[in-house]
Amino acid sequence: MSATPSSRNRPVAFDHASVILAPKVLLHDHLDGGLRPQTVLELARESGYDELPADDVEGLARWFRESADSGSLVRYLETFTHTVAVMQTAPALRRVAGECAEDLAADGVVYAEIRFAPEQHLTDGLSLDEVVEAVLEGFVEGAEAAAAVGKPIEVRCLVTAMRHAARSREIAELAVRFRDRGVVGFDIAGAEAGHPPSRHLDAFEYMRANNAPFTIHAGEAFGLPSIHEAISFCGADRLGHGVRVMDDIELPSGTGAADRVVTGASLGRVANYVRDKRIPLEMCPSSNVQTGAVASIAEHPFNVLARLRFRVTVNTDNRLMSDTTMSKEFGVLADQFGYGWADFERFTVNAMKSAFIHFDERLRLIDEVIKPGYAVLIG
Ligand SMILES: O=c1[nH]cnc2c1ncn2[C@H]1C[C@H](O)[C@@H](CO)O1
Ligand SMILES: [Zn+2]
Repeated sequence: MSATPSSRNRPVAFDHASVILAPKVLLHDHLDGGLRPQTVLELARESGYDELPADDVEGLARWFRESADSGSLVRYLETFTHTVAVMQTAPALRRVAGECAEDLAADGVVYAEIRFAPEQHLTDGLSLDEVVEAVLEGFVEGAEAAAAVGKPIEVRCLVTAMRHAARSREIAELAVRFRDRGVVGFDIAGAEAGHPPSRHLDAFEYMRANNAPFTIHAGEAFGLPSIHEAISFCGADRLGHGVRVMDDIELPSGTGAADRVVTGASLGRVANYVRDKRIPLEMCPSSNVQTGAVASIAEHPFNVLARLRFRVTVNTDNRLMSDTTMSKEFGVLADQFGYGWADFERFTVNAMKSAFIHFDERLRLIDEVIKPGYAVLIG
């Protein structure tokens, strides 16, 4: 499909061959969910971990993809046992982080915030600080390697606390301790049902007291109350997924998930608050289908929320488990909802505006990288 001349307001046709060239901003991607299958195998061999479910690249890649396809967040999360198991030493963490930066840059990602839970990487004796230091070193090395082949990327880190555990305050302190060295925020993740974010209030209070931003996985496996708590009690700056904000939106009968114009929607208080406050939604289409948060891409609320002008962003969540990339996620959305480059520029600017780096740095990337990049595609 070739691009047709168009004003900036009319989407110019997306084409799969050019998507790699589109500048992308990734806010929601887990370090331990994005390893190369080959690296999992090699690190397992080096460390003597013998519980991998397959011993060749294709078999292992398929196992992750199929096991994560369970329709249950809890079962989806079980697959991380294997990736976390091989990320217990500083060299392993550095390697995984470096490859992450290189893989994202090769896919056209120009800015990424990569998250992981340091508390899960202590079994071989590393301290929390050593874990974070190794990952940050890896990001620097990977970004340098990417720049050397003409694919510059800026990578920052979010540190995650696991919501079923009791270390969130300590992890928030870790985030603040490393904030001028590459960590730009804090997150909580893990099984949602039975683990409300309000159990971690002291961590969020600590972040707020230190003027440090955070995001919360909310409204993925569990419904609206989780989103309400995350924004109203905890003060989340962004929502991880947030798809269930749809539970607070009534659409006129006959409105379809793929409609280009959505009129007559009635928003409840939570949905209005999220939209009024421009709270960014870190949406991860493929992951949401795998965990059962939505039934299919066709029924994903991304499009309705985008048409209603929520601040939607496109993300990968776990590239290994979903066998995905940012380019693939763009492709899936374009095929399903008919988006053009102007739409993807908007989602990318949404993401860049929502990043946890400082305002002047965000603006620079928007003006010097994102807009010129899309101008080439839009013509
Ligand atoms: O989509 C997710 N929802 C909740 N937790 C998640 C998701 N993807 C990954 N995690 C968990 C598993 C990882 O071990 C942890 C830190 O990256 O975060
Ligand atoms: Zn996630």
